[in-house]
Amino acid sequence: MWTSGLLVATFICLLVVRFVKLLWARRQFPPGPVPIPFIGSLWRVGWKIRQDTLLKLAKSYGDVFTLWIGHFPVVVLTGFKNVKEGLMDNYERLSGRPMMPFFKLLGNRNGVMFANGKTWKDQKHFGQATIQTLVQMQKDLQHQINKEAGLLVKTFARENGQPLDPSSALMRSASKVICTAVFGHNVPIEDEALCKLTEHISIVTKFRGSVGETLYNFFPSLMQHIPGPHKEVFSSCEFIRSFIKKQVEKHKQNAVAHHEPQNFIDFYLAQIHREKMDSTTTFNEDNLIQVIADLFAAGTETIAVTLSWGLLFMVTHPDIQEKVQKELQSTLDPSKLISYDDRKKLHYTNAVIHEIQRFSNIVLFGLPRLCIQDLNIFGHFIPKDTLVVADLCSVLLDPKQWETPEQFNPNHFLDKDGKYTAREEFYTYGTGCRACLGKQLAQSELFIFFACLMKAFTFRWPEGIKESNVQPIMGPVVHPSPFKICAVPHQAAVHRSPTQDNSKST
Ligand code: HEM
Repeated sequence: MWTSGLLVATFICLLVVRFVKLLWARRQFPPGPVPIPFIGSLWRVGWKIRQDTLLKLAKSYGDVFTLWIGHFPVVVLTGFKNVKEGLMDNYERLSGRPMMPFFKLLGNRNGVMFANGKTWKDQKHFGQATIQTLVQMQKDLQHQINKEAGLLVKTFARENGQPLDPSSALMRSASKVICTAVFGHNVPIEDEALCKLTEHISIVTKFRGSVGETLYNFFPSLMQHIPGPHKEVFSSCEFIRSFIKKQVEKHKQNAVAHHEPQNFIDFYLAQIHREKMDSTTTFNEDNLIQVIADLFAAGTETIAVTLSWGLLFMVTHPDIQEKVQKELQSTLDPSKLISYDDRKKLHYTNAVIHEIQRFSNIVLFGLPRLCIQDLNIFGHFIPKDTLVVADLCSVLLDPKQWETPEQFNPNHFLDKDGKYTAREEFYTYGTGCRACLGKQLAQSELFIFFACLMKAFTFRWPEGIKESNVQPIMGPVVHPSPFKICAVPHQAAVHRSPTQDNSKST
């Protein structure tokens, strides 16, 4: 009895000491909810994250505030001005990624997304330049996107205007585009292998942001020994890496001396060769495999989910859908494939695609950053190794920047003459040196896929459904909850799908 009383008293004393320590530590950070030992700010945030969770907290604590995960502080930046000042003025200092155990498992400190220091810098610089080259110079890539769009049109057309769930067909098309960029268009990937690959990518991305991930980050050694969904993630990571490794081996075997690089692996193998005498090089096969895994992880679901939201918004805004279709009909030459350059003539369609991205807000809080040096920001001292989160959602919905932030309104991207106008606040791809590596590829994919679908179909709700309450499903990529729509074919366009077109556009 006496011993248990002593234990309880000791526990309470420890809690009090911990609480006082937390109170002391939080003085230097921007304000925020009082952290409680072990649970941090969870009592205020709750388990369920919503799109406006951080925005609501900003109303109570100011645009820059601190949340605590256990006893780790996380500084949150909200609103265009603060995110811009934070990430752009401190470009270098906020260039780190926190090496949480789950990120270590995903990236093994290699590649781009979950790497730091020289490895990240080299791989990011090379990856970005190579993707840009492939998009700009490899006309084939645009041709392949068109070909995938044509296959997608055929898949939807087979349903003959009956209700369909577009999500898996969109995932498949998006992953085929990454396959083409990375492996080349002449490497046939069997449908079954591709389906497995996209399944495993989904398993990994869905685990991110889950309670399982938090538990894994707090107790990585323990979690290695207990069953649960994290075990499935381990085997999915293995599958993805070994799938890519096999493709790299094939490229090495087929490498013909002096042939011009045609795809990402070719470019990368050539870089390994160029730097083989440099003892500090980070170009090696481990990094190659991880960069490719990052491209698949970051470049498949983001595209498919944006297009899903796009179709939904067209169904809910038939007037906007009609305007897009009219513009496509009156501007495009039906004998030519759609190219990314056509966006310069298709002002309204381009504005609609940007508005789909702004309004769907699929990457709510971006990926967390780590201060790699002490930082003085907004009158606060933030020590090295502090986590910083930029709430991209608060930028894309910032009432100080957008005329009607809570409405789907393509005019946000049109000037008074109806011409497309770029907006600085369009932070859907993040900003600063950790901003999206695949922006250019993403923009061309979204443009070509969306324009091809709009040219071929009118999307509407199935018979009897007037209005559907499609709720967002939170996660690292925000999905719409499963839905069905009808793709009603415009006969001529479907029969002349881009796969049958021989005239390559530039
Ligand atoms: C609609 C499509 C996409 C959206 C909205 C998007 C958005 C983002 C965002 C918000 C970040 C984090 C930026 C930060 O930390 O501040 C990011 C990072 C990244 N994205 Fe994308 N992305 C898209 C498509 C793609 C595609 C197609 C690829 C590859 C081909 C790609 C590759 C990457 C990579 C590798 C990173 C990590 C960059 C780094 O850590 O330095 N993304 N993306």
